[in-house]
Amino acid sequence: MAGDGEDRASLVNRQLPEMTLSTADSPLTKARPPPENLKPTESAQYRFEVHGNAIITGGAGTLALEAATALLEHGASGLALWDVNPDSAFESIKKLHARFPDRRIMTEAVDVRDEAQIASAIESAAKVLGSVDILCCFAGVVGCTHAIEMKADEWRRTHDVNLTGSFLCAQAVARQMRAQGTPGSITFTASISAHHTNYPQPQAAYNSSKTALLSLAKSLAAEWSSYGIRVNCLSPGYMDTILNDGPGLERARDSWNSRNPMGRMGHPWELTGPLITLVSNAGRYINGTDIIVDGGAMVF
Ligand SMILES: NC(=O)c1ccc[n+]([C@@H]2O[C@H](COP(=O)([O-])OP(=O)(O)OC[C@H]3O[C@@H](n4cnc5c(N)ncnc54)[C@H](O)[C@@H]3O)[C@@H](O)[C@H]2O)c1
Ligand SMILES: OC[C@@H](O)C(O)[C@H](O)CO
Repeated sequence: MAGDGEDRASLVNRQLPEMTLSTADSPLTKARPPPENLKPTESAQYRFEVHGNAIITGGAGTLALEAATALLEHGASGLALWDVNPDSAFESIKKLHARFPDRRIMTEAVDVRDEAQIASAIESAAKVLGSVDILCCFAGVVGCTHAIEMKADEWRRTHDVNLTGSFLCAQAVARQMRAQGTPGSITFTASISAHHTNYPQPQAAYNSSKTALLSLAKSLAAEWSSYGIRVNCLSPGYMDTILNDGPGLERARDSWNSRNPMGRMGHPWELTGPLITLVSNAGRYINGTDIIVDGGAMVF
């Protein structure tokens, strides 16, 4: 608080130099040309090509496996699929190995809430794959408990997995990218629930965890662009996945479809175009933002 007649402007001026001088590589200091390995060549401008290796959290989930396939189809050299329960996707991962025999695809049991597990999995990903260039955070949990009844445990678990888990993985990957000295891309999976309140199901914990991811992506983009790391979000609408297929959700599905101008849920595959745009050379100037992929579900 400005005291003794000191006005707000002089207080800010007094504090700013300390803040900006604290990081030698502050993104605010000067305009920077793109790193050498990001400069487009004549033959590779705006190609939807994926370079390097990706870590996918929640890698045994429906949207994550669709993303894994798309990343490999677009050229990713290797993948590390992290999930608290990787065995649940054993058959799908076997199919990926068979379809892409020339790529390295590894799975690891990683709980995104556990820093020690993340650190050890990063180390093995860097060793086995050679580098870590892309992170896609899909690990997430949802509950439909009325807020007035919700136990603190459910609130904490939702935020721990969806928000803190995404942060911990992003931080570990950013440290690895900084050590490598190579550019990279990080994508969080938010949701239309980050932008509006779902109807008819109550999802206060989920919705608030996803809204926080939008803010986190902006903050990290501001801090990590100086290392060549872009951070963005994807916000899917209702996708036709197990998450939205539980008992009691039939009426909810009808309601979601009736409120969607396209009259249907999204196919998991329909999220991959925007994801590839974000992580490939085509998206090299997309940073600190969110792409909503919902068939227009929020226009009404
Ligand atoms: N399906 C949709 O309509 C939809 C819409 C918007 C956003 N999303 C988001 O997309 C992401 C993926 O959704 P999905 O439909 O594929 O769900 P899913 O349940 O198939 O996948 C989520 C995966 O996360 C894993 N997971 C849960 N807790 C974990 C933890 N602590 N550590 C590591 N892994 C953990 C689960 O084992 C599961 O494999 C989620 O973050 C979800 O909130 C989904
Ligand atoms: O808002 C779309 C989704 O995030 C949805 O809330 C989720 O699939 C749980 O029903």
